Amino acid sequence: MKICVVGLGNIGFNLFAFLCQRFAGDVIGVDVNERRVDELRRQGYRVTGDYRDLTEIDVWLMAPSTGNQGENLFAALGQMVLCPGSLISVESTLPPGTMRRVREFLAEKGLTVGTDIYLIHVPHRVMFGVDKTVCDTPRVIGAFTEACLEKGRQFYAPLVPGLVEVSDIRVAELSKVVENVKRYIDVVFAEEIYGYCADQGVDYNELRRAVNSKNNVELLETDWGIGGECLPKDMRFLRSVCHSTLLEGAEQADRQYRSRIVRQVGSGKKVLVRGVSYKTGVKDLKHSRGVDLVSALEAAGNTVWVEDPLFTAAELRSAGFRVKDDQENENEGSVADGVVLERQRALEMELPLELDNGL
Ligand SMILES: NC(=O)C1=CN([C@@H]2O[C@H](COP(=O)(O)OP(=O)(O)OC[C@H]3O[C@@H](n4cnc5c(N)ncnc54)[C@H](O)[C@@H]3O)[C@@H](O)[C@H]2O)C=CC1
Ligand SMILES: CC(=O)N[C@H]1[C@@H](OP(=O)(O)OP(=O)(O)OC[C@H]2O[C@@H](n3ccc(=O)[nH]c3=O)[C@H](O)[C@@H]2O)O[C@H](C(=O)O)[C@@H](O)[C@@H]1O
Repeated sequence: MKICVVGLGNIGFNLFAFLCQRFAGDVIGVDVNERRVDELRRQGYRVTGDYRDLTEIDVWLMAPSTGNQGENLFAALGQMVLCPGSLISVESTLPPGTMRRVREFLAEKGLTVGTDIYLIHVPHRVMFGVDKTVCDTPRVIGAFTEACLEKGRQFYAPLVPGLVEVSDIRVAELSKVVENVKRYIDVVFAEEIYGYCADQGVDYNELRRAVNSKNNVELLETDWGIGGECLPKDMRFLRSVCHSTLLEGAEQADRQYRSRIVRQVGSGKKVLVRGVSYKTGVKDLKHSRGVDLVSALEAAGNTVWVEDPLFTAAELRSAGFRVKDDQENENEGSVADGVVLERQRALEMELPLELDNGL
């Protein structure tokens, strides 16, 4: 069985590496980013940037970044040389309705799903920082026909701890964005209640401890706002098909929470931002609200230093930050007499007197 993983980013590469261990010699990866391909080749992986190298593939596992309307997925599909009888599994997160467009796309190429070619959607739901491999979590699987579902079962059942089969492929699409949007709403709720607590001088952590002592409730922690690759994007995907006052309000509330942090600091301050990765415990600066915060504070006329236990000072410097250790050398005075921002207590910095007016 020849397997090809399409898109070798965060998800695709980890999937590729996982499968290489299971199906040694049978797995190849493709990515349109030449630098990525060169980097992986240098590390000894069997990868290519040229779709023409991919012949007689039995199983295509699609994990490209989706694009706003699935454009990367369709670009990949357009280049793949498809053999009759092969299985295409779309693992990327999709704007609802995309799988129907994929089926139409294949039909335009003369391929009928369920007879000429098998098509399934098995959205990824790995939790980086928690899961050990990309296949630790049960997976939802949806298809247009029973034949497609059966092909999918045969491939995935030995790889994942469980398959949740759904009878309507739209359920598979929606399940992914809904689970992330549910989390988005939970985080926004935390931000709103934390904001209220900060206004009232109530200890939010104590409130969390109290509320979370009921076993079916989880009041989450706050951070610099909702970042990462997925929650904000999946909120946009869902909002593009589901008109909801709640969803609209949630995006607005997160924006307001982030602006409030910047507004509370004001301008002309020395500020230390503690933690810039996109979330606690995961060493990744992409789509980080911590990075956005530093830019916004600087744009407001503050001098900002950062520290993050996940990064060395050199890594932070090369990412363009002033590092806490630099401050003495720069003779800029100490941030100790300025403002210190902690990611989970962003609204409780020690406020300089002139700002302590309940903003
Ligand atoms: N990162 C995460 O925690 C999770 C991501 N996902 C979903 O998985 C998908 C991939 O996400 P990531 O790996 O994080 O993205 P990424 O941005 O790290 O990697 C995507 C890769 O796809 C490549 N690509 C784009 N167009 C291509 C094409 N036409 N052919 C071949 N390669 C192409 C890019 O060059 C890039 O290397 C997205 O739909 C995302 O929403 C799902 C669950 C978790
Ligand atoms: C735990 C969980 O369900 N993760 C899913 C999620 O992963 P991601 O790494 O984006 O996680 P996560 O939701 O923790 O943080 C996002 C932001 O919220 C902020 N956040 C988070 C928790 C909290 O208590 N407070 C908070 O502010 C936090 O600071 C971030 O800024 O999307 C992945 C995806 O589809 O790609 C899914 O596969 C994962 O299963």
